[in-house]
Amino acid sequence: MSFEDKFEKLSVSQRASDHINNQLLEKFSHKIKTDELSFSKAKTSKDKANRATVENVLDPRTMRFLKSMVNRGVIADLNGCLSTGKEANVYHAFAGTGKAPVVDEETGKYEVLETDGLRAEYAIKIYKTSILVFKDREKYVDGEFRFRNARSQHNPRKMIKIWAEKEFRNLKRIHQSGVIPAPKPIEVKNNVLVMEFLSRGNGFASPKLKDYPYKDREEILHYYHTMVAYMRLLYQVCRLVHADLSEYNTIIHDDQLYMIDVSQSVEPEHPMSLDFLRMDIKNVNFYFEKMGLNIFPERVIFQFIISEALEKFKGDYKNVTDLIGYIAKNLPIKSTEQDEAEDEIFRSLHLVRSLGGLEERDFDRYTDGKFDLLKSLIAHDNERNFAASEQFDLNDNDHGSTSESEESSGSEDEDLSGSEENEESDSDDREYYDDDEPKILKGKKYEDKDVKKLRKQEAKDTKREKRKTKVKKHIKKKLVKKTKSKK
Ligand SMILES: Nc1ncnc2c1ncn2[C@@H]1O[C@H](COP(=O)(O)OP(=O)(O)OP(=O)(O)O)[C@@H](O)[C@H]1O
Ligand SMILES: [Mg+2]
Repeated sequence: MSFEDKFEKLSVSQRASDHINNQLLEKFSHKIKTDELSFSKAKTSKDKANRATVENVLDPRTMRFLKSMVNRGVIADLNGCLSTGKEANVYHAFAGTGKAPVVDEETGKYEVLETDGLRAEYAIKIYKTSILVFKDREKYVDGEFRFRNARSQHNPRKMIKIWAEKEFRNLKRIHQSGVIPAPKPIEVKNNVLVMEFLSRGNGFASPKLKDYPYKDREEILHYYHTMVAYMRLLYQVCRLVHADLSEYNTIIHDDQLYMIDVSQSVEPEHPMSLDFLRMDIKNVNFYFEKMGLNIFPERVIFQFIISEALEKFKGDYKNVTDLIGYIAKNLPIKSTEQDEAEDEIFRSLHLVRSLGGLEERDFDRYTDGKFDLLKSLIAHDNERNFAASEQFDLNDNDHGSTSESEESSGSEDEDLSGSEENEESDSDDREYYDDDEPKILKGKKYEDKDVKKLRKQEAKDTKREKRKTKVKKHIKKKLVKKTKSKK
């Protein structure tokens, strides 16, 4: 297959003077509906025209960001499309010179330095600005401390910016950790992310694990073990869960497994991180089982990842070879029906990192599954990871939350932050928020009036603070009901 065939969308940059903006704008400008402007009776139609996209990616704004990168000498050009996906397109580009390119006065075109074969190559990921595709993205940003100021962001264009920045930061963290190979992030500007291009030569991208031609079974096994080790390193060292790990989002480059596509990756503190981790494990296992391997039980891998200390491990916790050696020697193969049954239970559990970390509006999105705890699995694991975020078992701790009569008290849409009226009615809801409060001793009714008043006020203030992060009772009840109905 020729280079042109491979990069079918746009021509290859041997014709160095074909500058990206000219190329792309010429090619697609007829598709950008600027003519709507002339009908503009209101601001909205003008906005619409400005936001018209080409292939949902190259809208005029995106073109401006690309142009600015060319002007600053970050990139020299945009050669062709490597991948058109649901959420982003990935293009190939050569690195710029670090300086503004010179414009040829005669032709008016940019002069791009001749490729000497050694110029750095970049992959440019451009996130699509179409709204629908990004609709469910919030849940990966919500609950992330790092994006706490952006969590109520509903503007899809801003959301995409956050998304690209999230990938950039995650990539940077992984790359800098030095424990898992990942493309070096170069720059991010709005929805455009520039990173190192993983090349197998002549502008071809190194293969995804899915397309990699394995030499033998040994090699498949090696990459399975590597993948399991990476999940642990990612969690323990980089403090991330990939959340979309698969044979599609890993690349074999220079005989090493690289991790890519980390925009959705979250920190372990994210309320859904353990669910995402379990999903990753399942996908990895599914692929390698399909490739003919005997796999490890999902719950065993899970425990291997989240346990800070590993029994019988002698080696460097940050060394992938040491971990692979341990995995090969110590993790048991899934073999019995009992193993499968236990994995099924494991899959059905809802892994709650911290209910307190979830807010009311998140619950509707997060509660399709059962709520339960993996107490037996994670009980004494990983003090560092779990100490800060308490674990609730709803069935045990949600005192007095099952009677129907109580459910009718309080509207479903009630705002948690509350008005004065809400605050006034707090005492009615006392039992909902009293779960963790020490019980007031009866003898206290004899205490000094002023002391009592003060104590009550303090308790009230404390509760008010607590309510800001606490889950409302009717939500908890919903969860309990769901759990029951699924049993
Ligand atoms: N740094 C890179 N070097 C080489 N190829 C890359 C690089 N980054 C991405 N690619 C290629 O582009 C493809 C898509 O990249 P990525 O997985 O990051 O995007 P995506 O958002 O998952 O797109 P999709 O919507 O298709 O899932 C990858 O499968 C890989 O083939
Ligand atoms: Mg991908």
